[in-house]
Amino acid sequence: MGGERKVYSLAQVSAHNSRENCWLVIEGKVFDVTKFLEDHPGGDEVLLSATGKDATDDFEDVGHSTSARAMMDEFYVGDIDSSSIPTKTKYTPPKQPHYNQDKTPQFVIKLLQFLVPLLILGLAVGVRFFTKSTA
Ligand code: HEM
Repeated sequence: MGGERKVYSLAQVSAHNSRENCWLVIEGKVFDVTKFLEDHPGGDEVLLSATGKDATDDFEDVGHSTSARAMMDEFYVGDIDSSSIPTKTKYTPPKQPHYNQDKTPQFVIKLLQFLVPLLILGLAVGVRFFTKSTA
């Protein structure tokens, strides 16, 4: 408590990954939660499994209460050297198959679907009219 702010690398923080010595990285800060392991409502296992990495997402995913966040000050020991955290691998969406912007073929098909039955109907009426008139 009251000590000066230290900046740790992820490698340094990662060394504290045991029940006897458990440090976490959350939102750019380093927390020594060793004494909190037994009291953590979520259990000690989750905290131990969140060591050695940026645990911000894990922490946020739980949706910790504001009182949980207020407790964090107690365990704050320093800041993380952000350059020591490997950047997240960005998700690159797979290339989409070429989407046919040109709607012409579809339009022609639609037109034919409309015209062909009309044509057949017209032909049938025509034939009937023709055969009737000659009979
Ligand atoms: C200094 C860091 C942390 C503090 C002070 C803390 C504190 C707390 C507190 C007070 C709760 C009770 C529920 C609430 O008030 O939100 C809780 C629940 C929980 N925490 Fe943490 N936590 C910390 C880090 C983490 C991390 C890194 C993880 C995940 C890897 C985690 C996982 C959980 C889980 C799973 C619960 C149980 C939620 C439930 O059953 O509803 N916590 N924590």
